[in-house]
Amino acid sequence: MNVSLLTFHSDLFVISCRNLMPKALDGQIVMEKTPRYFVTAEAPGRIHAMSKDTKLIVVVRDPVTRAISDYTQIISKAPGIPGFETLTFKNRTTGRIDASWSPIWIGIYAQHLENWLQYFPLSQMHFVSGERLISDPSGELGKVQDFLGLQRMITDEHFFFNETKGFPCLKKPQGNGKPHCLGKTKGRIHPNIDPGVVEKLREFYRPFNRHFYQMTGQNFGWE
Ligand SMILES: Nc1ncnc2c1ncn2[C@@H]1O[C@H](COP(=O)(O)OS(=O)(=O)O)[C@@H](OP(=O)(O)O)[C@H]1O
Repeated sequence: MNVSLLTFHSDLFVISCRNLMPKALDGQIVMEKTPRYFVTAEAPGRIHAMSKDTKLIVVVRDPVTRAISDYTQIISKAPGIPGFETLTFKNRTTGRIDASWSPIWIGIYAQHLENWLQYFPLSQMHFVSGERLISDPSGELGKVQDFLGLQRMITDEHFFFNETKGFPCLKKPQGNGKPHCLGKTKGRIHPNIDPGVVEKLREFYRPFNRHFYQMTGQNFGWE
């Protein structure tokens, strides 16, 4: 693709994104959620071109569990694809991991973060632990509210734990109305994966995770 075409597409992206965003009144914050942005090479530059003051929130979880969760979603849409254990390796005999397979590549967070740091300072980024979002949702959301400069309104009393689903649910304000729990497609049962393969993946991710902890100054405890 030539450079002018790329620039033209970028400009179009910025214009159409701006037009899609609702107008905000003073004191309001507009949010947009697209999980894929974190791993899309063009996203940081384009978002920066749209607004260099954008605050970025990234939810990250153990990349091994993330890869298995991703695979669970893929087979739910494409049953019959090879097993997780097969797709994980370029060569299973030598144990060479296929780092280009999307469920694995996405979990190399340090690499994706490098792209964002070319455009945004770390102070404009906030990382939410996916694990703590389940075990301590109000604590995790407390930090999100601080990061966004909001008064802490969401607290412990807004959540209850749904044992069947294994996730917290959000109570409606003023205690009326049905609580909001995660939908049917969340919390799918993951297939059992060969523990040897899980261990190989843990080894694969360890250096990337450590680098990610250093870059963010946060230890997510995935080792
Ligand atoms: N609020 C909250 N807290 C903790 N974990 C959550 C939350 N929302 C979604 N999830 C989990 O994220 C996994 C990805 O879900 P989805 O693929 O449906 O989400 S998305 O399409 O990427 O937005 C999927 O993981 P698994 O359940 O392990 O498959 C979701 O359950």
